[in-house]
Amino acid sequence: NYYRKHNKILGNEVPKIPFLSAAWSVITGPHVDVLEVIPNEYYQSGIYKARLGPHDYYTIISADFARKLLTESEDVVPKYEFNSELPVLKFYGTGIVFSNGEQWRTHRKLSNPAFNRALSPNIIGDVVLDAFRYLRKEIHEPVNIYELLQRITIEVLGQLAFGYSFGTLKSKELPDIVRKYKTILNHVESYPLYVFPFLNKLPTKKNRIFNASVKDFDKFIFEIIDLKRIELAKRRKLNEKKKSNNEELLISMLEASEQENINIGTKDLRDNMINFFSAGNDTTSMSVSSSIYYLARFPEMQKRAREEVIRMIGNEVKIPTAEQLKEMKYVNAIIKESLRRYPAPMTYRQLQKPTQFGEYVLPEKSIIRVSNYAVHHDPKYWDEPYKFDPERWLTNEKKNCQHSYIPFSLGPRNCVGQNFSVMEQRIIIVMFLLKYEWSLPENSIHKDDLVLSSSFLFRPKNLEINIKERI
Ligand code: HEM
Repeated sequence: NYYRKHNKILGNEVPKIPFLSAAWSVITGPHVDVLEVIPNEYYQSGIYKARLGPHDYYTIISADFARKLLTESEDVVPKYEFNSELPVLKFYGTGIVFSNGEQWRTHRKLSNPAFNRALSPNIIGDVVLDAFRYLRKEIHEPVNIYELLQRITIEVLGQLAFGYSFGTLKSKELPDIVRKYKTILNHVESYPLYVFPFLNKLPTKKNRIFNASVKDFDKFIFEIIDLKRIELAKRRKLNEKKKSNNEELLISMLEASEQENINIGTKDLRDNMINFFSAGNDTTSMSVSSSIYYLARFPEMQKRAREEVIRMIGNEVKIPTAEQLKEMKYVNAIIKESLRRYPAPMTYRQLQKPTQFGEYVLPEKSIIRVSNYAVHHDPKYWDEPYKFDPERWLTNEKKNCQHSYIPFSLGPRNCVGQNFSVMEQRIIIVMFLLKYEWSLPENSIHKDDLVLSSSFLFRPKNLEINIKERI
């Protein structure tokens, strides 16, 4: 009782994961293990507590609790503010993803118009056509599909964010700036740096390479921002109107700042461009990889999806229209199911007041993680939750799927890029279905299910696919 009072625990005590299990999950790969192994025993309570590194974390795994938390005002449950020494904050800065309060509201206000316009599928479709040309050289052996999709999503984001072509689909050798970007992300995801923040200050080789790469990436982004400011000023001089639906995010943000009379600094623009770039790249690559994987593993699904596409747009490779994409019910069900199986794993918040979740009252300042993955596999809402089953999106199930489906989160801090990402996924899959047939290699490690590499985001482990052209 003394402990409970002292720690301001009200209501029942949240079930705690034994220290050794939590420690083991951290050592063997934080998210994959915690998510896949532990939650099943904890669905009764809907929430569990574990010590991961220096802090206790409450992890929400029930759809009802997740909904309650995420739809609260952003000031009551702001993002958890990580230690500013962490590489993730050094790279992301105080852009839309990690900021709170007024600063976040300004970022969101300037980003919304850029993301809410009706996007034209052509930018994405043209990049997919480039990928087909690139693949022609590589297709004689199994293709690492996640690596290919990263090339595609980087290229799409470069064009969408600031009208820049990185050239990732020109040759196997990655451009220098993309290699630096990957070095940065690897470092950002290094788990020991979160558990022992002092490691970030040591003059190690890895820290030095990280700092130098961030510096180079910043230089690259700052130059683009300067160019775009000049481009917009020229446009103003010539009294040119907005450039249709293909306006770049950077220009849209600059325009929105003029309209809203908000002076957005170059550092804020840099942070947001990096935030869009990082938030939209690996997430979308993972989701499409998962769709392509399941279509390889279940040829009857691939056949049915292809038949739907050919019925809607004919049997030749072309860029689908936005209207056609919306009508493709089976393809869309595959994408929804992929996002259910492999969403962005976690979102982090910190309570600004004691908050009740069912029989538990969590004290102010509690750090909370919402496990989107666990919510998406709650047996209360999902029949055979670990089965990849697009059919569940086509039949009227008694259970309310939508209620426990949060791949893009919910509430004020939901994903600003969700419409864009879904369109990108649809275009890539539809064009792949027209152009190729694919299958899993005989000896694939993914024969029984997708094997993930241990990381902060879900990623497939060396996912190779046999691809052959059909057109
Ligand atoms: C399959 C693809 C994607 C998934 C699963 C996904 C998922 C999410 C989730 C769960 C959040 C909430 C994070 C949190 O609360 O901590 C989020 C936020 C965000 N996402 Fe996405 N995302 C995807 C694609 C994209 C794309 C393509 C972009 C931009 C180009 C993007 C930009 C953002 C931004 C800027 C935020 C922060 C919003 C805010 O805090 O106001 N995302 N995303």
